[in-house]
Amino acid sequence: MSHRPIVAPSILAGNHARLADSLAQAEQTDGVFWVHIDIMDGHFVPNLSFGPQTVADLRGGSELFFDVHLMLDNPHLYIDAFIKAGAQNVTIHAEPDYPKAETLRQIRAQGATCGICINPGTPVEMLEPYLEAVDLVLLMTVQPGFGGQSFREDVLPKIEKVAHWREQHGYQWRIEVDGGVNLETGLRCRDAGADTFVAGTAFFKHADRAEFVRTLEGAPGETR
Ligand SMILES: O=C(CO)[C@H](O)[C@H](O)COP(=O)(O)O
Ligand SMILES: [Co+2]
Repeated sequence: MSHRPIVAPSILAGNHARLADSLAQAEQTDGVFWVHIDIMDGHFVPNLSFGPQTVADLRGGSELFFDVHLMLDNPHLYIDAFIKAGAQNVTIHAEPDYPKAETLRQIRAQGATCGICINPGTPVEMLEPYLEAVDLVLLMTVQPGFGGQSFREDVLPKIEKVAHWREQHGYQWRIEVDGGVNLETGLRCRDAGADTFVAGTAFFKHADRAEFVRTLEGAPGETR
């Protein structure tokens, strides 16, 4: 299964007092169809970010696909709120203890797609119970909680491993990478099998954002 590569700018790297402007900058960039929205609870990760009302308010002014990354100890308590707010994909982490299979079912039952995510230090095997039940596998390429960190090289073999599983079993999910993704690290992830590139700092700081997206997404039909 190969998906068309997609860049999902991470609004975490935008201006939090002018989020709508940052969203518009992403949306007005040629080739951008997704936005990645990081939700943090101060427990699973040592930082706080946005809530459902932020997502709902952004939703009102945007046609982008809302890819919502829940970094929460209890994501199952907030699925309803984020989907009602306009999340179209909801990704949950495999590490905390909560009913994950049931939560993934709940996301799909409410009409969104669902993803499962692991941190750089979590074994890929933690993903296995969920591979039949997801639309996206997210491999964190930094320890989650903050934007602007350095890409973790040690995640590259994990991307290759999950890409191999996808090929072997004919799974349909996207392989998304998140954290420290710039043109250099993003292309290495793409070579390893990733097709969905979350980019916060590198995207918003790039002088030519459309060029950034074109480079990571490649020309239509191009295979590197
Ligand atoms: O999930 C995240 C952090 O937990 C962000 O999506 C990620 O950090 C993107 O930011 P950057 O591209 O600046 O690394
Ligand atoms: Co994220």
